[in-house]
This record gives sequence, C-alpha cells and structure tokens, in this order.
Amino acid sequence: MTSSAAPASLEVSGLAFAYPDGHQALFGVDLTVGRGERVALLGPNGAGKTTLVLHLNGILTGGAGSVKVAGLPVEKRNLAEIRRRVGIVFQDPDDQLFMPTVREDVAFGPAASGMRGAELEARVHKALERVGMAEYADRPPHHLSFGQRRRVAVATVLAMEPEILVLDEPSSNLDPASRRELADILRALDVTVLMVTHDLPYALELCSRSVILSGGTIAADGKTADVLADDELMRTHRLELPFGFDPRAAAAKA
Ligand SMILES: Nc1ncnc2c1ncn2[C@@H]1O[C@H](COP(=O)(O)OP(=O)(O)OP(=O)(O)O)[C@@H](O)[C@H]1O
Repeated sequence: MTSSAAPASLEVSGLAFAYPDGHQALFGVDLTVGRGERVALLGPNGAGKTTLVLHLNGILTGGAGSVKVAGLPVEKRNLAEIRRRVGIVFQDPDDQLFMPTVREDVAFGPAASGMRGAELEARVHKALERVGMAEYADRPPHHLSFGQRRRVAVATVLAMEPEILVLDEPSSNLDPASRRELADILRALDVTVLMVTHDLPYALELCSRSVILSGGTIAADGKTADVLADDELMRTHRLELPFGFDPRAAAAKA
C-alpha cells in the first residue's frame, strides 16, 4: 500500500483474547478487509466469531493486539467515533428496534450524534430507501414482518453511514423471497461488509472472499468458491454445504 492510499476499512492484528473466566477465545487473529470488500466470516459454533465481532466496536476490549477501523484504533478514547464507523446488525432485529415508529428508530443514531431537522430527515429517508422500507416510516416496528424488521435494523445502521457494516447471520429466519431481497439490498450497498454466517450458499452469493475462523485462529482466507470447494478444509472445521450444492458451479452461474 502506498502512503497516499486510504487505510483499509478493517485491520485486525495479532488479536488475542481470554474471557474473565480464563477461556481463551482468540489466539492472534490477523484480518484485513479493504474498503468496499464483502467478506464472509465462517466457522463452527464456538469458533470465536462473535468474540471477534465484539472487538470491532470495542464492546470487548483488553486483549492483546490491535484493531483499527479506517486507520483509527479501537480504544476507549475513540469509542464514540468507532461506534459511528462500525455498524453491527445483530441477529435479532428486536434487539435494535425500540422506538414507537420505524422513522424514530432510524433517526435515533444520527440524532444522538447531534443531527437535526432537514438533514436528519434526509438521512433517515435515504437509509430507508436503501433497504426498500421508505413507505413504512410511520409504522410501529412491531407491526412489521420479521424480514421487514431485519431490513429496518440494517437501515438503523446505514443511517450512521458506517465505514463497515457487520452482519450477524443476516439470512436467519428469512423465507426464500425475503432472503433474496435482502441479498439484492446488500449487493447494491457501496459499503464494506463483514458477514458472520453459517449459511454457506448465502456467503457464496454475497461475498467473493471468505475467512474461516476456527478454534480462535484463522484457518483459511480465500475466494469463497475455493474455500467451500475444499472438502478437507470444510470437514476439518465442521462446515457442511447443503446436500448436492456445488460451490464452483454455483459461483460460475452467479
Ligand atoms: N462470556 C463468556 N465467558 C466465557 N467464555 C465465553 C464467553 N462468551 C463466549 N465464550 C466462549 O468463547 C468461545 C468463542 O465463542 P463465540 O461466541 O465467540 O463463538 P462463535 O464462533 O460466535 O460461535 P457461534 O457460531 O455458536 O455463535 C466459545 O468457546 C465460548 O464458549
């Protein structure tokens, strides 16, 4: 990288972390995600994926190594700015939606950062448009379907115009049509994406690059079709494709 190039969206270096009970969940993780990349973070249960994600916006701190978001270190003194830059969409949209209307939920983050008036209104409208939910702005979130609530949860994060969008199991509990609609929405975004998922076809559909985290270390990092087609790698890390799914053929068709 030349000195004039923009810093990567995410640079994790040598990140190691043990929980207070002594359980070591990460052992020296290195991961760089360039601006505009969409990367799937795969791995079996207990691999350390959530632990890694919780370090990206400083919910967890205190381990060894470093995390930088667009060049800014994730440290206590920077947390307000880091939380603006790292948008995490959790698996359950109801963890993120708590206001009386969709509009107020999407406005909450930018308003908390001091945005007001027409600028705030425009920001909210743009975020809702990006997820195809502008016409639902005045609805209470609990009157929406699960898939619609997930899209609004994505909008609450997009409204902060984050450097990186982190999605935890974005396809979970979605019917096939909602799953496809969300994929179209995510593909159309011009934002860096890190997607944690057990849904391997969805990873292939959305992310050209996949990283396997297993036992707290990075076990593979490459083109998604190549990672998924490596039977031994997949078996070793307890990753299973749906019966009959051929990742190379699916990638060629996409
Ligand atoms: N608060 C905690 N205290 C102690 N150990 C924890 C804590 N949270 C998670 N762990 C342990 O750390 C390891 C990594 O957990 P983590 O939740 O990061 O895995 P994961 O890859 O996100 O798993 P999953 O796919 O099941 O969500 C696991 O062994 C887990 O039991």
